[in-house]
Amino acid sequence: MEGIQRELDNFSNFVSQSPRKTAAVVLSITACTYLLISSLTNNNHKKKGLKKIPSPKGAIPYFGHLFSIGKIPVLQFNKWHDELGPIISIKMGVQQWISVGEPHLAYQIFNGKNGKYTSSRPHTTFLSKYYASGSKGIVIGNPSTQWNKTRGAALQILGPKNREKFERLHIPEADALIDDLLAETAKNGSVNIAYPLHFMSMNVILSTCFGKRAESIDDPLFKEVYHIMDDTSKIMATEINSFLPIMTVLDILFRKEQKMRKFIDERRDPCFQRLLEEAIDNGVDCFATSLLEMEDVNEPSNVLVALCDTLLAGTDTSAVMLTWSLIILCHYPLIQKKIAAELDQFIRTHGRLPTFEDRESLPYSISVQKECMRFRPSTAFGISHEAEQDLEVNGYFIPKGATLIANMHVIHHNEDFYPDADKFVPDRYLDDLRPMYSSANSPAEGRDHFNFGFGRRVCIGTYLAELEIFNVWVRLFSRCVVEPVIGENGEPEYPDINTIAYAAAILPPSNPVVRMVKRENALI
Ligand code: HEM
Repeated sequence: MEGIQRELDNFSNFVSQSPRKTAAVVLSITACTYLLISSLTNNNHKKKGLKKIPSPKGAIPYFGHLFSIGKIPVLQFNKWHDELGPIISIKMGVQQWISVGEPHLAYQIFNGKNGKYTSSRPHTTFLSKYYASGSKGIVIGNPSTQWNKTRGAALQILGPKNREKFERLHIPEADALIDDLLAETAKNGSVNIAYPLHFMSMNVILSTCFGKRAESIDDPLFKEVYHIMDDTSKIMATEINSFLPIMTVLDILFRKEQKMRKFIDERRDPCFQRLLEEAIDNGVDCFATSLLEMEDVNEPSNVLVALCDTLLAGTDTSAVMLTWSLIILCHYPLIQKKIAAELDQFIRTHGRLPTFEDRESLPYSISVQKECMRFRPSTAFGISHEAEQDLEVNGYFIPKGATLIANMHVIHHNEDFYPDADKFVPDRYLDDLRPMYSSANSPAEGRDHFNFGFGRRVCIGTYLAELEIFNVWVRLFSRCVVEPVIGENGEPEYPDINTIAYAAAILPPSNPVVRMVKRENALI
């Protein structure tokens, strides 16, 4: 989203410097055409006798609300929800975005009979044409036979039947992470947990996908994959021509599409191709080789995109989620004590640390984990869906082509669904200890939280994420305490749990610096 602001600045520069008149003429023609089309289509809801979705004031012709959304749009969207209610319509240039901030309404839109028409992804040049080369893989592809089979295969491979295999990979990563956090604190007096968590999470996904791990952040494997993922996100963020088609002029001028193709052909594909071949040559039993064994899925370019999807969707999400959890708990030493006591009780009884299978013996830990995810969701809007046809939902008119987003903060702070929603309530989920992956596929009332999205597109990595989070949690709180940094004046400086670092699909906290300290009475 910061990319949008940057591109808007570029656009203003272009209009004011170069062929000023040409730009002005193109802009006027585009604006007139747009006004004509929107005046013809804007009243569709009236014809159908439905309510118009409330929209904030201040939309400018053609640009819509783009100049009002600010540097961190999710914050402005949240304010608009406060003013206008659980469903709002935002004009992102020529696109209509419908932001949903209430769980039942989100279900009516994304699940059930409407879900059939709201499970596509919006088209963008980079993601649809280059990244997914049409409709390959899982995240960007639209429902089709191959997509269904690929998604089904991924769910099967990444599901509970492979728990032991995944735990064998996750546990050493969790232990290495904790050693690292302790060592960094001992060396520097504090640690920014975002980087080690990102590194651990990337290793979890690399080992799941290819049976490979990076030794350190200086490992060329880590650097290469990190930069490919980072550049993918950057290119995605600057695709403003889908909001303002006039920007295509700039894209042509700056040969943006050629750069996109070059990035995929010369960097992304060779890297993933190589990792795939190494996994095959070494006979590794991993997600990549399992996908290649699946009929109708195993076309190499489809597998390659699915692997890239997994890295893109599965690394930052889990890392950021854990980052928020640890900084939240830094504020609550007594809750940490209760978590540690529960873990110690298990260790005393069983003479070992719990595995995911033992999760029901840890009701308090599970409840706190879920509450952390509810309190500070790690994505702003999940991943956008698109309405494939005009829809009527709860008396509202949703036009074909609208981009549909779930506002995670507003949904998770809905007072009717979550009483005392603005408070951190560690016991909130004591009556709902079901694994998150089974809750994610329940009706709205039965869901613990909505971080994993909705309907046919619900996250396929829910089980893997939950396993990763669980194993880090168990190991960390049985060995350590998360404490605030001690400032120069000797006072504790608690990490800020109210500020987002920057605007992107994922919302990391601004400065997650804490001290990771060994528990004096630890049993392991
Ligand atoms: C706490 C961690 C995670 C969170 C919060 C999260 C969240 C999400 C969300 C919100 C969506 C979009 C759902 C929708 O469109 O309605 C999604 C999709 C997806 N996630 Fe996750 N995710 C997490 C971890 C993972 C992991 C570990 C993986 C990889 C194994 C993964 C792979 C995917 C894929 C491939 C999709 C696309 C599904 C589709 O388009 O059909 N995610 N995730």
